[in-house]
Amino acid sequence: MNKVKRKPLVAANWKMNGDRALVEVFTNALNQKCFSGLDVVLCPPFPYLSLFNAETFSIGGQDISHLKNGAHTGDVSVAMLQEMNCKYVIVGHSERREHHGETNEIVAEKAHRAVSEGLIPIICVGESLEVRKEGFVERFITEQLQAVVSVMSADILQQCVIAYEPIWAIGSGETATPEQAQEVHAFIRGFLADYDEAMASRVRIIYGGSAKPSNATELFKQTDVDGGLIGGASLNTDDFIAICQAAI
Ligand SMILES: O=C[C@H](O)COP(=O)(O)O
Repeated sequence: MNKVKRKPLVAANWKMNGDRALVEVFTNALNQKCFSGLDVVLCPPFPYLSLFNAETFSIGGQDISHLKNGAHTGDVSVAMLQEMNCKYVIVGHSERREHHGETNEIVAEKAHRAVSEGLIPIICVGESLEVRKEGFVERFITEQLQAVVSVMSADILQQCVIAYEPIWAIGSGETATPEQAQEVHAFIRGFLADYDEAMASRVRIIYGGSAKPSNATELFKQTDVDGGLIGGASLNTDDFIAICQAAI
């Protein structure tokens, strides 16, 4: 099947890594590149957002509150990220779901708040090894996506990005094979198509989980893989730039 033209996107998720020096190294390295036909996004920890002088790429947050503002110690709002010139925000990363008890409903609310207030949410879904071994991948991801589609119209949803991140591949060195990734990406697009076909053909679905320069080309070649959400390999400029180039 021919690949439908969607603008690929590669996002760096630094997680709780990096420092001021790394911000400078990345700003200089990325601003020297021309990523024509590709969206490149850097999601550093919140304190570093204002330090980027991004010319050839965008910046994004790693999370937001599902609430607008108020007495919520430690939380960050959509408006605050916008003031820091963010264009994107990651929501529902499996580390947030696991370590901060974020439910499918909360993740859906975060995505809805982000997109309705003008940020592009990168909505993460993906199964554990246990769920995969039991043969429940599709059922698990359906529940995660169902919560999202139930709070958004197709028009709103098509502005979002979905990231498929099998938990067993995150930071483990064990990447999903291109076929495994394609199978789940196609399932996600099919699920969205049942809701609205035009929207499903436009939504970008990116892959995350031990993506690196050596496997990015094959992963990004897959019909329904529109780029990547990169963790470990996004902390090294050469690796990250090589991954970006593999998506063009
Ligand atoms: O958000 C990024 C993903 O969790 C992937 O992380 P990783 O590339 O270190 O496996």
